[in-house]
Amino acid sequence: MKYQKKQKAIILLADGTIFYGKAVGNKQGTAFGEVCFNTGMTGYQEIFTDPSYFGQLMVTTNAHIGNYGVNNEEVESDSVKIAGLICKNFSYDYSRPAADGSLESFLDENKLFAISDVDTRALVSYIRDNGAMNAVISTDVDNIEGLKKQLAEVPDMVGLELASKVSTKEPYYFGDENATYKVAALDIGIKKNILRNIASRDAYIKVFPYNAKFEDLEAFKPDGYFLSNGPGDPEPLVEAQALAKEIIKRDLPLFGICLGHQVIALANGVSTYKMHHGHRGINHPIKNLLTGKGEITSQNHGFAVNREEAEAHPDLKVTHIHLNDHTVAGLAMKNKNCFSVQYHPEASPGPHDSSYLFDQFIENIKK
Ligand SMILES: NC(=O)CC[C@H](N)C(=O)O
Repeated sequence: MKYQKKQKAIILLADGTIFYGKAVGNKQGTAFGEVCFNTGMTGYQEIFTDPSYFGQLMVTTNAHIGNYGVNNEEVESDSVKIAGLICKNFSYDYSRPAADGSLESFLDENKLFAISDVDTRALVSYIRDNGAMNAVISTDVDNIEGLKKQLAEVPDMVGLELASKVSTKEPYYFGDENATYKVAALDIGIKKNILRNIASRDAYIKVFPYNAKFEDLEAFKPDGYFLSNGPGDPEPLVEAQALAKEIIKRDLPLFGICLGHQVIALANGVSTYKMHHGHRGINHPIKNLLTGKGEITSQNHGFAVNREEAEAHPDLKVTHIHLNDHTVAGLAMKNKNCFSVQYHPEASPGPHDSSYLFDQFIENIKK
């Protein structure tokens, strides 16, 4: 019987704290990564396939995961990108007319190790108090000392360059080649729904690898440039920062999302820092300082842009702030055609309050 699978598993945090669970599907396994949590009540498939989560062990705070199965269309990249899954109740059964299969088989195909029956409320509270840190999930429960040694070898997220691990190797095209506008997008971990949102606004996109040069993008003769979301620390992304500088120098239309937003800040000499435990969920409130309106947003980031430096910068304007902790949620350059947001206007999962930002990008291209 499915429900009697009882292979014991542990979560060992870098500070030595241990939580207990059971291996999903009764499988043996071990997975390392930075432990973080997402509070979304839906959208697990989009979250698991979002390249921004590469290298992270995902704790889902919803009490049930898997209950509506998976759908082949609801992916944000071609594979599962999280390093491992930690949940409360894992549903082996699913119910939804649009489902193509079970989450269990989807995770199996992607060779993802997952554990369930974890006291995720206690674990999330622990991370909220003590910060995001590296961890290991494993069925090797009698080998704590060995796991501790291996865990100590896992690199810290600070300073870690991960975009190259998820970026496309070769350029590719997206959308209708007869569209009115052409956009060059840098893939430092791009989500599919960003491409869909840009393409649906009458744009044909060429997507470039993380280390592409300005000349490579310019050769496509784009009307606008886009810097994507993605995993890891933005600071080591020197090629992307150099590219952003070239685009900004020429005052070409530029839009950045999440990691792309952080790269634009760094290209302007504004620093980024690691947050205590980040923002990951689909109900994060932000305020648009240009309109005074609030937006409920989808977020997934562990780094942020230094607000004091951004506010003191002569060429930058903070356009959006996060209402929970007043961190920078959006930036624009005062005399350049360049803006960026720390959150995810493409949603998937999440609310569509901020999709106007894609319209704004197209308006900026038209100018
Ligand atoms: N979604 C993203 O692009 C995340 C950006 C970056 N890796 C961070 O954690 O802050």
